This record gives sequence, C-alpha cells and structure tokens, in this order.
Amino acid sequence: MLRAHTVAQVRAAEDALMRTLPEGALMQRAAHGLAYAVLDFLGGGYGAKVLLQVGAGNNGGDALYAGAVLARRGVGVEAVLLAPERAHAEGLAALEAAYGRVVDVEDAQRPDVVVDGIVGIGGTPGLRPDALAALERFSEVPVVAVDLPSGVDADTGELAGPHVQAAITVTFGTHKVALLADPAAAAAGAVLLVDIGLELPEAAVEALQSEDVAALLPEPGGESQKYSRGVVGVRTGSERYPGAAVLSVAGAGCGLAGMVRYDGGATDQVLAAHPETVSGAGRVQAWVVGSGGGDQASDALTRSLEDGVPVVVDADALTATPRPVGRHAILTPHAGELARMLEVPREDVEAAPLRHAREAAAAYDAVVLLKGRRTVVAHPDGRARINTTGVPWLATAGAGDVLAGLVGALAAAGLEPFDAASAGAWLHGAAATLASHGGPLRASAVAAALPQAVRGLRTP
Ligand SMILES: NC(=O)C1=CN([C@@H]2O[C@H](COP(=O)(O)OP(=O)(O)OC[C@H]3O[C@@H](n4cnc5c(N)ncnc54)[C@H](O)[C@@H]3O)[C@@H](O)[C@H]2O)[C@@H](O)CC1
Ligand SMILES: [K+]
Repeated sequence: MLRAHTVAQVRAAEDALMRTLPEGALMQRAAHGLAYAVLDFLGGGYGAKVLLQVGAGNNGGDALYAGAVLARRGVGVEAVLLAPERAHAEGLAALEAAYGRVVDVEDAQRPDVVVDGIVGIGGTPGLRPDALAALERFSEVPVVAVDLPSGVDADTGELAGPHVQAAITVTFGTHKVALLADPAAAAAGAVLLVDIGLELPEAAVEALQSEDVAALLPEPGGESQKYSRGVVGVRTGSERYPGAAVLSVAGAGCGLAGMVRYDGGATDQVLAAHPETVSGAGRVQAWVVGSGGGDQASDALTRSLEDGVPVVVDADALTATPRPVGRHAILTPHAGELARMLEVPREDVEAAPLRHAREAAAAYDAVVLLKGRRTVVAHPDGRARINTTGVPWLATAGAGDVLAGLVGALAAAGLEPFDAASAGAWLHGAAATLASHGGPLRASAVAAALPQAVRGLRTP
C-alpha cells in the first residue's frame, strides 16, 4: 500500500525520531536521497549544472546540503537565496565549503536542472512574487522538487495561485496527500520516496498497489460454482441507449463474478454481444444501475436498493439517489455529476476532488468513487483511496459504464464496497494501459483487457 500522511502527522513523526538522533541527521538523510535522485536524473554529475532555488526554511536547507553533495561530485552548483538573511546557515556553509556559489538570479548560468527548495511542508499555498520571478528565469529547464512542488497545499492537493511544475519530486519519509490528490499531484511529476526512518500512524490517504489488488481479488477454488462466486445484476441501458447496457455488462462480465444477470431495456443487444448473460430479474449479490437508463434509472435504483445488496449507482441514477442512501451503495459520479449532486459549480469539484468526494461520502453515507485522472474513492468514515493507474486515453465514451459493471462484479464476489470501488478503479486503469499500448482505445477494448490485467496480477 502506498500511504500519504498529513503535515501534522509528518511533523509528529519527525519530532519523535529527531529526539533519538544526532542534530541534523534527518536532514542529512533527506539531502543525500535528494542529491542521488538529481544525479540519476542528470545521468551523471561531472560537468552538469544545477541551480538551487532556496527558500527560508528547512526545505531550502535540504536543497543546500544536497547542493554540497552534488558539488563534490563535480556538478557546477549555483544557489539563489530567496530570503538571504534567513537561509539555512549550516546548509549554506556546507555548500560554500564544497565550492558551490551563491548568485543573484540574473547572474545565474543556464542550468540542466533547477532544484525547487522554496518551500516544503511549512509553506502556505501559492508562491510569492520573488520566487515566481526566480522560477521564470529558466522556465523551460526541468525542475526537481524537494519534498513537494512549492506552492501546492500539502494536505488537500488543492492549488491557490502559482506553483512549481516539477519533472520529479523527491519526497521524504512518506508521501504527502498533495502527491496523490489532483490537481496538485499533476504538478509533482514522477514521485520518488526517500526513506528517512519515520514511524507513521494510519495514513490520511492510501493508493492501492498491485499486490494489494491481488490480495483483494476473489480466488475460485475446487468447490466454487457460478452462484457461490457471486451473481452481478445489471439494470442499465434502455432501448434508446443500448450501448451503455452492452458496455456495463462487458465490465460486469470480466470473469471475477460467477454470472451476469441483465434486467433492463436492451436485452436483445446485450445477448447478441454477450451470449453468456442471463436475462430477467432474479437473485443477485450486487446490482449495477444507471448508465444510459434514461427515465427508467430512478425506478431501477429504487428496486435495486430494496434488495439490500450492494448497489453501484452511476450516471442517470445519481441525481435520483436518496440522501443519505446507506453504506451498501457505491456512487460513481464524474466531476459534473458530483457537482449536480452537491449543488456546487463543476469547477469547484475539479479544484478540490478529494474534499468533494469526502463531502459526498458523508452526505450520502455511502462510498463515493469520483472519476478523474486521479480517481478518488471516499468512505463515509473518512478513509480515502486515490487511484494511480490509467492513461489519458481512458477519457473516452463508455469507459464509465465498463467501470460500473466491473465494480459491481467485485461487490457481487464479496468485496466490501470501499474495496470493490478502489480495486475496480485500479483494474480499470491497468486494463486501459494494456489496451492503449500508448495509443487510443475504445471502452470495449478496456473491458476486453480486464482478464489480462487480472492475469498479470496473478503471475508477477
Ligand atoms: N523537520 C525535519 O526534521 C526535516 C525536514 N525536512 C525538510 O523541511 C521541510 C519543512 O521545513 P520548514 O518547517 O522549515 O518549512 P519550509 O521550508 O517548508 O517553509 C517554511 C518557510 O517558508 C516561508 N514560506 C511559507 N510559505 C511560503 C510561500 N508560499 N512562498 C515563499 N515562502 C514561503 C516561511 O516564511 C517559512 O520560513 C520539509 O518539507 C522537508 O523538506 C527534511 O530535511 C527532513 C527532516
Ligand atoms: K519544494
């Protein structure tokens, strides 16, 4: 499991560890990890040029100490001090002892890499004009961010004005929430974690990794039969929108549940595309409702909720969802749908997806899966998972229908709603990556790649 912690959690863990270590030891661990990441990024040290942007706090201290390590490896290191009188004194002395130079930004040589040590977890969101001006001097040079891209809100992943756009972020001790949650996560680039030995409490936000998904997936045994593996019922699509039915049945029919039952208005098309489907109402272990259901979606939702089994609620059924609906429901909106559900502008949801997914989970007392580049799964008890698989090509019509069906199959197979939603998002993204191969894809290709994504988890 990849774990992300809040600033308060990190500070408490750092304080506890610092009491057991010699002064400055933690910063040395951080700075060495940072220096080696920069060397890796440069592909070697000798003859390269690095410019450090150094703020007033320990984040700047990390950059200065790392600069000293780099300078001893033959890197030409220059440092711009954004608050010269408050720059980390020992870090500065170390840099100067290694023949690194402090320069005014207008005198700096063109570097191969800029190191962003402006602010870390002690920063307020946004960047001050002097920091912004210093960054703009070499705006086309790749940035390695120290701990976080400066300017983002560490605990929420929200932005408030200008921020650094990093190629990579080297973070210390644990991930920060902003490194998982969009929009900030999109500013972090690739994230490298340097272990500095922190003992951390339960994470504020998690991201499932392949081994976590593998452990959650159902495993058929010799005694298994189709009913014991779970039946997923699908009430999506309509005569007018048969495609949504075909695609949600394709997701539900990924093979993780024992059987798919279709009970909607597009039976002929569903059976033509997926002859293994059973048609008509009957007992199921989870329902999927909403996609392309038009006016019938609300009725399908009511009947499905009455069964008391997990219900995946998508698309047209979302606005008909009672509030609270209860913890057997899994709501799967995109930003526009969540905005309508919470009666807020869509831009507000996009600017703060983690916050809005949590608000909706609390308001509906249900698991909420908010689709996006970094899909958020929020539990009404406050837990949240953020999905890191997928490719931009996945933003294609029908992909959400496949996801709803897949999550329904996992719930029918016995996964808790929170696990079904987060494992479903992971597999959906992994299947999209396989289907894409770096190129465009159709939603049906994502569904077709699901068995391969599952197989990949079982044979590492
Ligand atoms: N505490 C520790 O033991 C360790 C801390 N480490 C580093 O220390 C960082 C935290 O250091 P600090 O607590 O000193 O805080 P920071 O260095 O993150 O920032 C605080 C300073 O930046 C200024 N500032 C705040 N917001 C700003 C903005 N928007 N624009 C410009 N300047 C702004 C403030 O005046 C303050 O002096 C971590 O992110 C990490 O990089 C690491 O060395 C690991 C060990
Ligand atoms: K930084």
